[in-house]
Amino acid sequence: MGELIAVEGLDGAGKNTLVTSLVAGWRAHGLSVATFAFPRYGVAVTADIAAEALHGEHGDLASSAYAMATLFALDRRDGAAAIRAAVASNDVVILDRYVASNAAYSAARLRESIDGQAVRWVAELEFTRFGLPVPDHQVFLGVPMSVAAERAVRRAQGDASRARDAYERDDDLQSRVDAAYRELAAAQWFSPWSVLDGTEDPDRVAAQLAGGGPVGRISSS
Ligand SMILES: Nc1ncnc2c1ncn2[C@@H]1O[C@H](COP(=O)(O)OP(=O)(O)O)[C@@H](O)[C@H]1O
Ligand SMILES: Cc1cn([C@H]2C[C@H](O)[C@@H](COP(=O)(O)OP(=O)(O)O)O2)c(=O)[nH]c1=O
Repeated sequence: MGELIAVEGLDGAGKNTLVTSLVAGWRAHGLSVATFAFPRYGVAVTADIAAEALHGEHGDLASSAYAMATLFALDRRDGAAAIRAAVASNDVVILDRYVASNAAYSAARLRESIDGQAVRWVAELEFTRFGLPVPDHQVFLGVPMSVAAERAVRRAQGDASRARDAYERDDDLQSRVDAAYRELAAAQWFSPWSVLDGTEDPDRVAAQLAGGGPVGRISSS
């Protein structure tokens, strides 16, 4: 059985860059690694509909935090068997966003703390009702909001398909999402969390995981 690790953070925090660096490092050590990135655009229709809603389509769909979270959750439910199979046949399975994204964004949208109804509902829906595997370890890649926003703007300028969505354009929401993630990490929500400094050079960010905890043991094996 492999280790299931979820990487979380704001839009533009550098999650994709960190995952790429971690995977290269682990593979160089001879480990077998599988990755999944949520939302699974082009794979799950619910992910595509959620993205379209965040870009202004589908009437008032995006106005409901619970409706949006349900779409993202159904994408994961659809991918659960593939994640379980990957965990059974690899040393590490790393996820770029997972259930905690729904917890952080839903709590932030509804201005609730992580002890509120939305976070409880996400856990009940995804871990209990949908039976999604609980990660062995979760990583929060922290950056000041201004850094995440600047990276998201730069990425949108360089790639028309990455135009910022309604969540990315909302600085107040991003700041509440950051606070929610920090609360989830402090509470060790469902598994041990590591908090990384995403302002460092990408390879140094990956190296921050070495030297302790389950992820560190993988990194250094
Ligand atoms: N540690 C870093 N230092 C500087 N720039 C970074 C770092 N990590 C990512 N970036 C850049 O920031 C942008 C967003 O990174 P990305 O990994 O796509 O973020 P996310 O997956 O969290 O949205 C990209 O242009 C990437 O090259
Ligand atoms: C996966 C997931 C994403 N989100 C949010 C975070 C992002 O603001 C938005 C889109 O996901 P994101 O990973 O930013 O996709 P991209 O930048 O490639 O379009 O959806 C949730 O609210 N819940 C979830 O479960």
